[in-house]
Amino acid sequence: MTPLALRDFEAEARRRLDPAIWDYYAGGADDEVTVRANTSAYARIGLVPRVLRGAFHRQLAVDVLGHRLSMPILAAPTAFHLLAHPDGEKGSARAVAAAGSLSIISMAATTAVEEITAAGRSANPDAAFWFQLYLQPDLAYSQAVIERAEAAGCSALVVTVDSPVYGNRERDRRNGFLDLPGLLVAENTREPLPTGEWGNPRSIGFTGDLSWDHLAWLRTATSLPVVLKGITHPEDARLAVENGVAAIVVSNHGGRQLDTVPATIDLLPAIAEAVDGRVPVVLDGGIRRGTDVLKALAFGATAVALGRPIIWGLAAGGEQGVGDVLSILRTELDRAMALCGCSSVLEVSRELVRPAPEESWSRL
Ligand SMILES: Cc1cc2nc3c(=O)[nH]c(=O)nc-3n(C[C@H](O)[C@H](O)[C@H](O)COP(=O)(O)O)c2cc1C
Ligand SMILES: CC(C)CC(=O)C(=O)O
Repeated sequence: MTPLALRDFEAEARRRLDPAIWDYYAGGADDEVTVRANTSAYARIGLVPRVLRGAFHRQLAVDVLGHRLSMPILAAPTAFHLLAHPDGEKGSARAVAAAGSLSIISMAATTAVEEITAAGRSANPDAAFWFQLYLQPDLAYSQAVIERAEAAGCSALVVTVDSPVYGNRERDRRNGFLDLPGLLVAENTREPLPTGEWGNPRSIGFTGDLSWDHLAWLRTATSLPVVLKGITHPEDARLAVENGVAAIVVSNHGGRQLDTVPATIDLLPAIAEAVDGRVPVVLDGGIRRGTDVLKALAFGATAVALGRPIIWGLAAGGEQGVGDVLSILRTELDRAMALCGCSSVLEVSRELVRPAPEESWSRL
């Protein structure tokens, strides 16, 4: 059966993958309340279209930190693509680049960052990449990883701030899936050698005392723009802007870190208000339909990022599958814009969405 929607890729991925690997990709923390909330929240938000606006041609392109993207849809960083398909990170990077979009490369990728950026650029010489970092307690080692990402051509550093410790993933604990199976390694966590080569991989650590002071250290460690991923509180969004970050990613890590964090789409309006257009706001979590993208833009996101759907595409059909996922979502967004009377993503505004979910904030 030809897949028509992102959920069709999910079903196919589930059929193809080993159940423990499937559980690692699909699962979340504790009772997975947040995993479910991220997607179900979109059903509560209604679209109230405008008509008679003659939106015959639609412009989906957006600018994010100096990159012109063909659509407001990025690839979020996700670990271990070689567990999903032999095309791995190179396949997903090629597909995302060919779609004119941007990949955020996971520090826990199973392919070396240099190979990923080269693969993406073979599909599109203008392709852009950001590198996601879990700051390591050993700052000298973090510095080496950052320099490696810079040399590989990544144009921003995306620091994941929602993970001072690892979330409680009970599916993985039950399945005994606590480490990378087989011969796979997280290629970008190898030890720097005096020869300039990369030695044995280190296991990824988390910085339990992660704080704004580390952001100050990062400024000394890199000249790349710093993006914070994992902002959910409007006060942290405000602090992030005041501390000079280039962009933020509103994310609850796809429900994999702290359970019962509200759906990101419900958190977005207050954060967009706090940021007030000063830096781009990317939202991830639960994006499965073009209408989801439209709702995120309407509530103030500059763009959205996809986590699991990229993995579903990869598992179901390798590079081609990722390309199909992106193309379907793009077509859905374009259709939703036409039906809402929007000629450009810049015209997608708050008047199109009801009810506004601020109510969930008034109880905080
Ligand atoms: C299998 C998997 C691996 C992930 N690996 C990382 C990672 O290495 N670094 C990171 O910052 N976020 C990681 N994330 C979180 C994603 O970047 C993103 O926040 C989340 O998947 C978005 O939700 P969605 O899957 O509903 O689209 C991972 C998510 C999944 C599902
Ligand atoms: C290797 C892990 C730290 C990757 C991750 O962020 C996740 O599984 O959510």
